[in-house]
Amino acid sequence: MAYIINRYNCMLLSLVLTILAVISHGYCLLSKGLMMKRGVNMGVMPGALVVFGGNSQSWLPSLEQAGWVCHRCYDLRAAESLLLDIGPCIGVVDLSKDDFSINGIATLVNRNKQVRWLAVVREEQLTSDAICQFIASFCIDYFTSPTPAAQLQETIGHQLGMLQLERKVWPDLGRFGQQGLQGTTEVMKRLRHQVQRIAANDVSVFIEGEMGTGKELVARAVHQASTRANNAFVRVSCETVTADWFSDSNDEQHCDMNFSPCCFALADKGILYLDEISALSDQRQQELLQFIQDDTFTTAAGEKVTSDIRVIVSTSYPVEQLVAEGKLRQDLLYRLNVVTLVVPALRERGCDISLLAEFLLLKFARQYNSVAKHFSDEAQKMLITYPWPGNVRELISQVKRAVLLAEDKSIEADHLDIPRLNDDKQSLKTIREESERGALLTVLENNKGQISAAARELGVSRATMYRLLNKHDLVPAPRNFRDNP
Ligand SMILES: Nc1ncnc2c1ncn2[C@@H]1O[C@H](COP(=O)(O)OP(=O)(O)OP(=O)(O)O)[C@@H](O)[C@H]1O
Repeated sequence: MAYIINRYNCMLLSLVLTILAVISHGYCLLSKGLMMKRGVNMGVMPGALVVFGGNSQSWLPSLEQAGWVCHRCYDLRAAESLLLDIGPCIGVVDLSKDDFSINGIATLVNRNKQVRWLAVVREEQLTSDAICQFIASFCIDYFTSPTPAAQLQETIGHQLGMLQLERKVWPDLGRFGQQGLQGTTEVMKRLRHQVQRIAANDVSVFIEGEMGTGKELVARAVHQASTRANNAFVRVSCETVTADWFSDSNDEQHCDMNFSPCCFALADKGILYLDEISALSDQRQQELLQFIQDDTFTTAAGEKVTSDIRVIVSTSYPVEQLVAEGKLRQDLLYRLNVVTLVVPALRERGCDISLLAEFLLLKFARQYNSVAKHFSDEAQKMLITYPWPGNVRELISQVKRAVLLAEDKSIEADHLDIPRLNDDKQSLKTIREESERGALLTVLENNKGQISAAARELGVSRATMYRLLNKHDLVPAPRNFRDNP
């Protein structure tokens, strides 16, 4: 009898288990179907989530249990660096406890477009225009508190799928692009890492480095690895900026136009790279500050230009010196240098000098059909010991010249037009100064004293050229019209 009952129980149990399995399989299929329909990749693993504001959210533990790595943040200043570290992720802004000013959080959210933002609000907050505007402008969805955990989890899951799609469309988002920033030394590795970290965050970038070190290359690498990669990169030499912010910008998409529109309009949705910020007049600096604050520029004719731009600026001079000399407004500096990247001088890059020289040698040998293949030991030594005042740009000219002069596979010391360090007592500074002065005299002579043409040949801006000429006391005397009728 007991056996029959046990057998009966077992059959009953297995029947119940079978029914449960069928139901749960059906449910899985159903929910999988629903998820697939809504675009969720079921293979997606939970990712990183940052929660701003609020407290004791009931939904947080269940997300953590589901494997989400949740970060909490109450300080907007700390938020910036936290988001830099995490990269593309989901951000939940909990406004229900009124922890932040809406302007403060909007600035953070607007700067971090690599994050997919969700808002949590109290029902009655939806009567506030500012809150509605914030949600409509920056968030992909919102919830009213108390927020149902399951619904939030599903939405967040969808957004993670979207992040993965974005990776496909912008594979370099947050990653260093193939912009040719060569170098294997620690300083270059660090620079590439910094570019990678900051690219996806929509913040202003301040790039410092001597002339010819690769500041523009770095700015282009940031552009390529950012969400703005498919939009314009507009390079503007600050000394050419007019009162209406027209410029001889070299933006490829617009260079065939007969006129150059205001560069704020040109760079809309893209990046505006302002080369040598200290060449901007105080008035232009004030206007730039105004533009950065409200994304709007008023032309001299009173026309308003509104634009969504990420600004990157560069300088070849130490920033403190520029501020002390009144060439850079302190208030503008505060707005601009959210992130500062320092591009090291070539002489600080050790073995990268040889690496770059060999890379350039192969490049130019192919380009000019030359047999040159390597540097002799003496030429190598000269390359390594020379202080390279013109940095990578000067190295490029030297290697190009040597490749053209070389008659066989080896590039000899004589093919390089750089001073030999036969006098060990001569200081590096003197050698640099002498070679800089020599280069200036040569280009001036080549260009019959025409400063613009000489600047072009050297590959520097006119402002830089004038500064160098002043430094070496080579500025031509002003023309006297009476002497020269
Ligand atoms: N790490 C690098 N690897 C390869 N090429 C480089 C590197 N750095 C710079 N270059 C090359 O050196 C040249 C000068 O670089 P770039 O114009 O970016 O310098 P810059 O600092 O912006 O100059 P300037 O101060 O005159 O504005 C360019 O041809 C650039 O491609």
